[in-house]
Amino acid sequence: MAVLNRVLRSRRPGSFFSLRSFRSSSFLNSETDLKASASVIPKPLPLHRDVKDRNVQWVFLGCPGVGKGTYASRLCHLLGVPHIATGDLVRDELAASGPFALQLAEVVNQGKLVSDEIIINLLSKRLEASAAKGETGFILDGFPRTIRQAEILEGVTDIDLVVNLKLREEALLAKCLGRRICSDCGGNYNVASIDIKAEDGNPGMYMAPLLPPPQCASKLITRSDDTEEVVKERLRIYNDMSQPVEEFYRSRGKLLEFDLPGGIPESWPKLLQALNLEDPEDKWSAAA
Ligand SMILES: Nc1ncnc2c1ncn2[C@@H]1O[C@H](COP(=O)(O)OP(=O)(O)O)[C@@H](O)[C@H]1O
Repeated sequence: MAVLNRVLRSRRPGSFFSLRSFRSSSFLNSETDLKASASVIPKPLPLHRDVKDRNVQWVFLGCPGVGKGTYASRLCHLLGVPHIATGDLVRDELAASGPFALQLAEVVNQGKLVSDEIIINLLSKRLEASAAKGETGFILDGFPRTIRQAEILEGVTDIDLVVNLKLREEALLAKCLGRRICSDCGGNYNVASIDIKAEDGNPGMYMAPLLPPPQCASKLITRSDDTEEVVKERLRIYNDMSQPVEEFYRSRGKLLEFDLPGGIPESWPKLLQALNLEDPEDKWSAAA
């Protein structure tokens, strides 16, 4: 998938993806980057565009806290494709020491997006590793997050489907603040118990916490960017920079809107139904 990088390196005159249009010394993906978007340069096809030669290539969109990681990883398990979350790729870099990690941490901990250039680099490396293992297909989670990223992706491969997960706004902040990770096994949990009462004709909604097993309970950590101030900034940035990506895919007839009706037990079977899939083990709903 070095092609993604080649797209970024392209310096043809008038090329939208010329590095000159990137503030390449900056780690930050500013709102003004979005306005710089122009036409897409057709590129050679680096991956199996023919759907017969590969597994599914899906994208999960949605606000912070909506549950992209939860549902994308379950679907990946079901479909046998890698779950590629750019947030995880960023966090892997943050876990390393050195000046790059420090500069990245500064951006992430402010709730800002890192530059398209850095994200494309991380994603290219991840897709190359996937290809080396003989994997085809993927579910991308957290990418693309800007129109420019969507155009770059469109330039190199076909996305079959984009699932846009939606959850009532009142629940999003609480879900982010309730997120916990086991520092030992890496398991994801959520201690928030969300109970929105029915009001003014709006139905109520209950989302049970997803509590850790006893062996993880004393090892829970919180993501450094899951503080109230930073989550609010991430939600604002999602509305500004990432919501236009929904329209990008809607206009191409690829967007499946899915309103989460509640927690995992209610939502997982409905999501499978919307995707015309069956879970033969059905252990996820049972376990949730
Ligand atoms: N596609 C992307 N473009 C730019 N920055 C990204 C991208 N994906 C992840 N990041 C960075 O990593 C952080 C964490 O991402 P993620 O785990 O997907 O968060 P969220 O819970 O907000 O969806 C983001 O706030 C951003 O700084």
